[in-house]
Amino acid sequence: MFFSRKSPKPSAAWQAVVDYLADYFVLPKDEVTLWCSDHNTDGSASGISITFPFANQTQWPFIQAGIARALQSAKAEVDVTLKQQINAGQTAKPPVTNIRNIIAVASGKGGVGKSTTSINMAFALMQEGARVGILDADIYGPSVPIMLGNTSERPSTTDNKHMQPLEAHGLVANSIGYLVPADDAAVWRGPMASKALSQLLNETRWPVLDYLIVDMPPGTGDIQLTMAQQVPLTAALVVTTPQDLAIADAQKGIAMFNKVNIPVLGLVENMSYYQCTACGHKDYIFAKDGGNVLAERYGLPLLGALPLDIQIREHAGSGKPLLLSAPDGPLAEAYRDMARAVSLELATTVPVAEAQSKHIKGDPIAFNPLKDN
Ligand SMILES: Nc1ncnc2c1ncn2[C@@H]1O[C@H](COP(=O)(O)OP(=O)(O)OP(=O)(O)O)[C@@H](O)[C@H]1O
Repeated sequence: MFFSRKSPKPSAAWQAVVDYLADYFVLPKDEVTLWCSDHNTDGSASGISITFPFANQTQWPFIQAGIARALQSAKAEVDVTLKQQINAGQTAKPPVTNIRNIIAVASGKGGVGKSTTSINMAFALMQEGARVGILDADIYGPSVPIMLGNTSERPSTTDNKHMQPLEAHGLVANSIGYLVPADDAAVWRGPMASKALSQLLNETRWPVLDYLIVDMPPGTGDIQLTMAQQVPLTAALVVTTPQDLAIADAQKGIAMFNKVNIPVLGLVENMSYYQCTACGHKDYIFAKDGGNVLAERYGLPLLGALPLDIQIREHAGSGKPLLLSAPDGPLAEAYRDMARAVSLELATTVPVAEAQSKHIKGDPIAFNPLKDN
C-alpha cells in the first residue's frame, strides 16, 4: 500500500493503525501495539510495519483497505506493510527439532469429528500462510492416510533411523497407518502405542513448521494422558458435538489437559447444526448451544462451530481435502475462521518460548514441500 510521503503527523497515523487493529481483532491496544514497529521506507520517510504473530493472510486485503480508510479519516498518510512471523510457544518439555508449536486436537469420545477437524484445520492454517504438518496419533484408528488419499504410500528413509514424512497437497504428514497394517496396531497395549507415537514424532525429519497438528486418540484414559504428557505440546483444542453425552466427555478432555498443565485454547463444536440446502433453515439436530454452555462454564472461547454437512463427510472419505476442492465455499470459510481463531488464541495466550530459534535447524536437504512465505 502506498501513501504520500508528506506525512504531517506520524503519531496520528500510528494511533489510527493501532485503533483499527484493536477494533478489528477485539483486543486491547497494548496487545496490538506489540505487532507494530516504525520502519524507514527510503531513509527519509517512515512507515509502519505490522508483523502478525498468527496466521491470517486471507484477511490482509480487508485489513489493508480498512487501515487505508482509518488513515484517511485521521488525515494521516504513511506507508504500511503487513508481515507474518509465528513464534514458538513455551512448552514444559524440550521442543521437537524444526517445530514451533504442537497443537493436540482431542475429544472426550470417539466419532465427534476430531480427525476431520484436524485435517481441515491444517489445510486452513496453510491457506492462512502458515507452514503446517499433521501427526496422526490415533494409533488405534488412524484416519489421516484415508483423508489425504495416500494410504498406499510409505515414508522413505535414507539412514534407516529417520523417516521422511509424506507430503500431500503441501501438507506434511506421518501416521502409524503408513507403517503397519491396521489390525496390528489395534491390539497394541498402552506402552507400545506411546512408544510408537514417540517414534513417529521424534524420528520424522520434519521441515520447519509453524504448527504440527496432532490428531489424538479419542477418549481420556491412561493412553491419552500418557501421550499428552509425552509430547511437548504447546496447547490443545477440544472437539465436541453439541449433545449432552459428548459435552460430558469433552469436560473430561479439558480436565485431562488441565491436569498435565497443557493450555486448552478453546472448544470446537462440530456437527453444530444442519442447514437445509433448499431453504437455508438451520436445524439444531443434536442440541443447541452445547459447546457455548461448556465454553462458558470453563471460561474458554468457542473457536469454531462447523455444520453437519454431507460435503464434509464426502471429502474426508475421498482423500480430496475440502479446503482445496471447494476453497471458496462457506464450509472452507468456516474452517478458515476457526483456524485464524485458533492461531490468534495461541499467539495471545501462550507465552513465547525464550529460545526462539535454537531448535529450528532448517528444512532437511532436498525436502521442502512447503512454499516459503
Ligand atoms: N461436520 C461434519 N459433517 C458431516 N460429517 C462429518 C462431520 N465431521 C465428521 N464427519 C464424519 O463423521 C465421521 C467421524 O469423523 P472423524 O473420523 O473425524 O471422527 P473422530 O472423532 O476422529 O473419530 P475417531 O473416534 O474414530 O477418531 C466420519 O465419517 C466423518 O466424515
